[in-house]
Amino acid sequence: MTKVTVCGAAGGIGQPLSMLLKLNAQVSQLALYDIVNAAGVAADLSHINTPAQVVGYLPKSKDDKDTIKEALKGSDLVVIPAGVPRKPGMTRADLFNINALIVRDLVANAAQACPQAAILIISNPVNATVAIAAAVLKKLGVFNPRKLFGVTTLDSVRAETFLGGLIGEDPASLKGKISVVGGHSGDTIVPLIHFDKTIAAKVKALPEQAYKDFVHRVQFGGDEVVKAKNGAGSATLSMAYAGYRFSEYVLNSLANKEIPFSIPESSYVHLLGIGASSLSQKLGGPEFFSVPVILRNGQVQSSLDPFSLVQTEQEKQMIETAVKGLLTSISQGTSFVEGLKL
Ligand SMILES: NC(=O)C1=CN([C@@H]2O[C@H](COP(=O)(O)OP(=O)(O)OC[C@H]3O[C@@H](n4cnc5c(N)ncnc54)[C@H](O)[C@@H]3O)[C@@H](O)[C@H]2O)C=CC1
Ligand SMILES: O=C([O-])CC(=O)C(=O)O
Repeated sequence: MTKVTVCGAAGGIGQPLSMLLKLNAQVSQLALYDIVNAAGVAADLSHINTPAQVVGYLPKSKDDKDTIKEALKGSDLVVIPAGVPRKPGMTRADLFNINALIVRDLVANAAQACPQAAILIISNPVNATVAIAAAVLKKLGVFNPRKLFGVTTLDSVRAETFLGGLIGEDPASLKGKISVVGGHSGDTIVPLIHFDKTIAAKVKALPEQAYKDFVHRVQFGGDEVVKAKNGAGSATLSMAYAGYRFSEYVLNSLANKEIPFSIPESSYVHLLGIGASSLSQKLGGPEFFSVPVILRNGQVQSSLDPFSLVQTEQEKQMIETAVKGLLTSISQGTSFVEGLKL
C-alpha cells in the first residue's frame, strides 16, 4: 500500500505528473491537492484502469486547514509542484516571494500529517525552496534530511537529450553515463560528461564551441521554454516526465527494486544530513548540493562525491561557480524561515 500526494495537482506540471503517477501500479492511493480544480482532475484521472484510488482535495475556504491534512495523512511520498511559474524576463529567484510562502505552508502541513514521508520539492527557486522546507521541518522537530529532495532531474533529462543529439547517441542510453550536479538555475547547474570513456571520446571530438554551447543550453534550457511559451508559463510536460522519473526512483526504492545504473539520479539534498559533510567542506561549505543519490526504502542511503566524476579543469571550475550562487540562495531560504511563526 503506497500513498502519494501531489500538491499543486491541477497545475501545468501537476496534471501530467499526476497522470504518470496514476499509471504506476505500485501506487494504491493518489491524493490530488490544489486550491483550484482538484476534484475535476481527480474525477478525470480516476477513470484510468489502474489500481490507484484517486481522490481530489480542494480547500473549502481560505481558512480551511483540514483538507490539506486529509490529503497528506499517511502519505509515503509527497510531490510539490505548487506555486507560480516564470514569465519572460523573470529569473527563478523572482518567484521567491510567492513560492516561499506556499512551500512553507505545504511542508508545515506535511510535517504534521505525514512526518515519515519522502518530500520532493519541484517549486522554484529550488535552490532556496528546499532550504525553506528543511528549516520548516527542523523547526517542527521532524527533519529527516534523507527524505527531503529538491528535484533537479529535468537538468539531467535535458543534458541527456541535448548531448545525445550532438554525439549521435540515443539520449535514453546516456542515463547513468553522464551526471548533472550543483543546483537548479543558470550557472549553478553543472553537467559532468567526461567520466564515461566512450562518451568522453565523442565529446572531445566535438569543436570546443559545441561543448560550450551544450553547457549553456543545459544551464539555460528553462529559458528556452519560457521564451517559446511567451507568457504562458515554463516547462510543464518535460518537467512532469522528470518529476515522475525521480518519483519512480523513490517508489522503486520503497519496493526494494535494484538500481539499474552505475551512476544514479541526482537530487538537491542536505549534505550534512545525508552523511556527506566532508563533501560540503570540500565544496566550501554549501549545506545543499545536487549529487547522485543511492536510495533505499524511500530515503538516501548514500551519495556519490561529484569530484569523483569530474575529469576536466572546466568541470571543476563550474562546480566552484555553482557553489557561489548556491550559498546566497540557501541563506535566503534559511533566513526566510528564521523568526517565522509556524
Ligand atoms: N524543479 C524544476 O525543475 C522545475 C520547477 N518548476 C516550477 O514548478 C512550479 C509549478 O509550475 P507550473 O505547474 O507550470 O505552474 P502552474 O501555475 O501551472 O501550476 C501551479 C499550481 O499550483 C497551485 N497552487 C498554488 N498555490 C497552492 C497552494 N498553496 N497549495 C496547493 N496548490 C497551489 C495552483 O493552483 C496551480 O494549479 C513553478 O514554481 C515552476 O517554476 C517548473 C519547471 C521545472
Ligand atoms: O525555467 C523555469 O522557470 C522552470 C524550470 O525550472 C526549468 O524549466 O528548468
